[in-house]
Amino acid sequence: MFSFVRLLCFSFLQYKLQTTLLLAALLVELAFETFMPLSYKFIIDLAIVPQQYNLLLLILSLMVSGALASVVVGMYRDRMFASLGSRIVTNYYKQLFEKLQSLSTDFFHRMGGGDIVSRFNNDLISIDTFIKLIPYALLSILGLILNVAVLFVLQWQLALLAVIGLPLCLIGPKLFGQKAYDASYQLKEEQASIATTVQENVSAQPVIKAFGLQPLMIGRFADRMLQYGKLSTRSSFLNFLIDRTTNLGTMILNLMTICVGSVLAYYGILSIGSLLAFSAILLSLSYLVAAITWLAPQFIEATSGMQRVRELLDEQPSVPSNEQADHLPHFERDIEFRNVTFAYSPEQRSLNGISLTIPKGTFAAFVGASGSGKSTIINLLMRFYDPQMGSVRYDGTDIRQIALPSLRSQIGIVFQESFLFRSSIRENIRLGKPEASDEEVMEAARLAEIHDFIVSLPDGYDTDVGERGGRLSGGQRQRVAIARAIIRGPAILILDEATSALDPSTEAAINKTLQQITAARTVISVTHRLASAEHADCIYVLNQGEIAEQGSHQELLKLPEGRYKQSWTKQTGFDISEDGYHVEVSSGRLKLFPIFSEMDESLLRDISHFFVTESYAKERTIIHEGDLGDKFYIIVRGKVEVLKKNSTGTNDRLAVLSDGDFFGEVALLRNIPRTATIHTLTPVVFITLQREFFQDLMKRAPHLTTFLESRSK
Ligand SMILES: Nc1ncnc2c1ncn2[C@@H]1O[C@H](COP(=O)(O)OP(=O)(O)OP(=O)(O)O)[C@@H](O)[C@H]1O
Repeated sequence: MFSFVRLLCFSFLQYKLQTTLLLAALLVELAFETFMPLSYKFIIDLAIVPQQYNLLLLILSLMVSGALASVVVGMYRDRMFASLGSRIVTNYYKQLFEKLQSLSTDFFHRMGGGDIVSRFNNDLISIDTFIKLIPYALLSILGLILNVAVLFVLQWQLALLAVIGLPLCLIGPKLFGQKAYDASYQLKEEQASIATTVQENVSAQPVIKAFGLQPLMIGRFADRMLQYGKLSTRSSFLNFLIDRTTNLGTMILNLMTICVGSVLAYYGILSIGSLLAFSAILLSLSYLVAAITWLAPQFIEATSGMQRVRELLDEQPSVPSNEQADHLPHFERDIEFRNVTFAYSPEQRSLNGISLTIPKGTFAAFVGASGSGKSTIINLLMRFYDPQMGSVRYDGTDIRQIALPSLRSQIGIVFQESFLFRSSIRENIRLGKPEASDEEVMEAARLAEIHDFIVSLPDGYDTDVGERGGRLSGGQRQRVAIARAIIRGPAILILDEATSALDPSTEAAINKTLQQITAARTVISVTHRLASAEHADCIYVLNQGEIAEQGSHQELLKLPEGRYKQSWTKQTGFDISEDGYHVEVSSGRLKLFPIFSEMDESLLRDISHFFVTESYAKERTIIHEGDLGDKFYIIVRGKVEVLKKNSTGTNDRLAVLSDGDFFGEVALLRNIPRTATIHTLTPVVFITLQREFFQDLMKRAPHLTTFLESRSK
């Protein structure tokens, strides 16, 4: 609590002149408010009892002028404080936002989005609310001190009694203050966590709907609300208790002093004017104490809010920006990973002793199974993270030694899901180079082959892209993202699964655009689709964080039993029509699937005719665990996750399957429930084979049916 007060003082002292004027204005108001109850003594004892009419007039006119002065000064103080208070609060908002921009990627993985937002929404707002109440808090505390001093001047014995009784009013805050603070902090933590849950729930709506998880989610939220209700009740009740016990103390104090004061007045020890003034001051004291107890919960909330704001402000980026360091000169030679080892968490290494060199002007591609470390390579190239061992070097310089902005300014990146901000197409492209002219924006759009589409829109480049670019198709969003990357004129272009989430025809079109753009640039591409890496100068095949193979497409195909060769074989052999809605599979390719491996050429050719092409958007559930299965699936392109329900009723991810993988072969043989759920992660094209067709064809080879039956058991 003291640190909150110290921080507030520090914030106000940044504006010394305004703070001094503010305090002066408060003193004027305070002087008048203290004089008002005291005036009874002068009016009665000095003017009314001795019949001094002129003095009475003087006191009354002094009171009226004092009131006028106090009102004028009060209004001036209100105006000044409104501006000062809002400046201090906006400073906190700015500091917090700037801090967020400086923090590294791991922080955002660690801290939920809802928690961060709630530090702006709840915590800063409680600080803002309290700051607006500071003048009242100061008037109340200083008024309390001044009034007690005046009581001593009036009648010290009675004042002593009042002061001895005053701690009665403080029993409540003393007993319950810390508990109320703790409860308020816990409540805020819970509010933040609820905000995270709601945010996650909104983003996960497609999954929730697809899996019918609404009742589960509602049930869980109800449990959370039960917990929230308990915390909220405890926090409110503790604050009420502070209020209630303080009022009780004030009442007892008033009663005591009125009783004793009346007896003193009866015996002539205290004048009538002093008794009246004493009572009036005590009354005003009780108002002040009530005001302080009303302010206490707001203070407690703001203190715990400030604690959470400070936690965020004290966060240190794990990847310091190092802006004072030397700037990276224009990229000239090569990028090198020198014996790089990296882990997101101590339990598991994501990259292990990687060493490689990518010369300027070449196209390097990283391929490998899901989880092999492809995206981690990009995270280190962009310096989103620093390696635990080894170094990433541009032109021989360790990128930890150079100013981070000078590194990123030389890189353009296109992500798998490119985030567009809710503004115009022009502004979204211009984010790549904020100082770019309209001409440059159009030139980038032309290169990304989206200019013609943009100008065909009624609002052209001023068209609002909608939330997260939702008013554009996936392909259009990706082209805007490409324009945003190339407007920077980047020395290095990074493509992170840039076309994987698109349907086949859009993917093919964008790949063509990319080929034109990337000619004569240094391009680093991460992809699970080998066809996108075929033209790379060097392909790095990653396996469990290590480079398993490297070389050109042709060189890698020559490696007997090589991983690349196997993956290439897995992903090829499908003939996809231009529009992506029809796929043909060769008998040779079918033979590579275990279930078809024993079949002869003519049977396979016939089977291949019964395959049907099915396309699904991303975030769709294709198969529900427990449903009866009657189809065999081959993934021609795209990614799915295989999920299995655990004991708590939620799904665990067992695997991610992609191009060339298959599932459900047992459904060709028997009518049994599916053992897992299949959910698409990107748009997916499958070819599927129905059991009834398969079994019809198998009548031609009954010996194989027996063989397959025995193998599937
Ligand atoms: N933020 C993170 N925190 C902890 N572990 C992570 C994080 N990101 C990735 N990993 C782990 O690091 C390993 C490599 O992940 P990475 O994302 O680089 O793989 P990938 O080859 O790009 O996979 P995919 O093709 O599925 O994107 C995986 O085991 C993954 O679980």
